[in-house]
Amino acid sequence: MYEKITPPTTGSRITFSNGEPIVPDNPIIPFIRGDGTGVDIWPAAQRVMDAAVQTAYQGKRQIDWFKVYAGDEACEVYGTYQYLPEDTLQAIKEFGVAIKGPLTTPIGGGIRSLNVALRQINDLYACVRPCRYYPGTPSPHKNPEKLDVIIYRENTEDIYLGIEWRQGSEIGDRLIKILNEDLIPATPEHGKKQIPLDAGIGIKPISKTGSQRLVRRAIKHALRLPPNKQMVTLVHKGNIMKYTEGAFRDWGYELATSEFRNECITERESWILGNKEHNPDLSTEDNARQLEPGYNALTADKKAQICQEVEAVLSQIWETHGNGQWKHKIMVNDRIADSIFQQIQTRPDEYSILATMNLNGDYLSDAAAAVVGGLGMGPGANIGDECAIFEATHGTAPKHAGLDRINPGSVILSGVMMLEYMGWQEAAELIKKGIGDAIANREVTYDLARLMEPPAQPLKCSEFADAIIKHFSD
Ligand SMILES: NC(=O)C1=CN([C@@H]2O[C@H](COP(=O)(O)OP(=O)(O)OC[C@H]3O[C@@H](n4cnc5c(N)ncnc54)[C@H](OP(=O)(O)O)[C@@H]3O)[C@@H](O)[C@H]2O)C=CC1
Ligand SMILES: O=C(O)CCC(=O)C(=O)O
Ligand SMILES: [Mg+2]
Repeated sequence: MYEKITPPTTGSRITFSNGEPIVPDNPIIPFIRGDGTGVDIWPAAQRVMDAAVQTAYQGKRQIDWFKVYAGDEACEVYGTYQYLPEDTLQAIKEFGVAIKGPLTTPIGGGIRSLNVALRQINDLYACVRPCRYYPGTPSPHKNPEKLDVIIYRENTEDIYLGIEWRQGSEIGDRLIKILNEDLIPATPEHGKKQIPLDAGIGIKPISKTGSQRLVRRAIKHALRLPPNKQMVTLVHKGNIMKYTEGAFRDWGYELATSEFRNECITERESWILGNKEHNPDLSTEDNARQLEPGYNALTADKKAQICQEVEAVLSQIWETHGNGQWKHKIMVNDRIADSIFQQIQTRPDEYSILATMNLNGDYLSDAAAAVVGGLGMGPGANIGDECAIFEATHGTAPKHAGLDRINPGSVILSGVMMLEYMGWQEAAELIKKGIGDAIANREVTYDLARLMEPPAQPLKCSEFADAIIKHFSD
């Protein structure tokens, strides 16, 4: 029973089987309008989705929208401080698939993020953010079309979990004391390090389970891509944070080479096999020398370790992956996080799926969206095994709120992801065509108009939606 909302009287629930949605022809889909520019974006996006479904299925399929509340709007309906009412959580749980506009999070104090809460409460562990280029979109880059990546961002852990203590708080100070006086001295590798007494403290948990279920989804997605895009890059800062970010990388490789052994090859394995293919008489040690830059300067133990790695790869997977067979497998590699920010700009076509931890993925998805046209073109999905919530990469952009000028493209493209997730490919294709044609025709909102050469006359948010719909059928 809901307190203040009533589900549509027509339509039915999306259910799940083995993590996949089973979608009726008239699903009930809860939506959250969103704060700030949500007032502009959501009506435009809903109109485009409804028009696409109507055009594609001529009434045989339709979405029965169910308005639910979060953020400022929820406080208006449910009362002060009721940012995320129980009704909303219940509706999302009951109907399984939802879509939302952006919600405000105050900086430095106040409520924790409602966006993050929705992901955590529903265990939506994979944040999927594709960044691909629509021809004609202005971009600060010379060849933005070369970037076609999908960010798979772990969505429930990392410092995003929000467990932290304010500087000077009683527990924060206690924690620093225990760390400085007990735990750090008891860990020889930390030497004489000490935490400053006036520090705030945040906790960064990265679990094996959380990392591997994310990488599992990323690899399954890679299996569905064309052969030249079958790659998964594990993004991490494991050189500095060895037991969190480094462990993410190691657990990712472990999963790839155990659960997907027949489908995957790691980059190092490909080098070992490639060296041997190039020179069948190559000794183990020479292979190790080619594999590891600076091999000759290593300790005997380290050299032995690398030789063992070479031998293990050749003995375990030569038959299934050698003689070039590895070229038809999913390539799993890893890149250090700071480096990947320049790689997506300098060598964008070398990447496909980027599997990241929570914070790195947050940063990287805004940066990658900028390459292909900015935050107005950055869709996203938060996916779990029994629930999915679709939302744009961007936030509430408050200075543009209520002016009918912001770009609704990201929420519309999030709608495309939702339609694809539901298997309603025909409607999704119509919207993609509509957006592509509108951009090619220079019918765009201010953000894209100002970057075009020469600058285009900007459309309003609502007019951009009209233009997309118009192009369904021309
Ligand atoms: N999932 C969510 O709901 C998210 C919520 N947030 C929250 O949103 C609030 C505002 O965050 P802020 O840092 O300003 O980031 P925003 O993403 O909201 O906006 C930053 C800038 O990005 C550009 N931008 C954003 N959305 C669009 C769009 N639809 N079309 C075109 N350009 C766009 C605008 O640039 P310009 O003015 O130069 O054109 C805007 O000023 C914060 O409370 C934050 O916590 C942030 C991210 C995600
Ligand atoms: O929840 C927020 O306010 C910000 C979240 C965010 O930036 C993101 O998930 O990309
Ligand atoms: Mg973000």
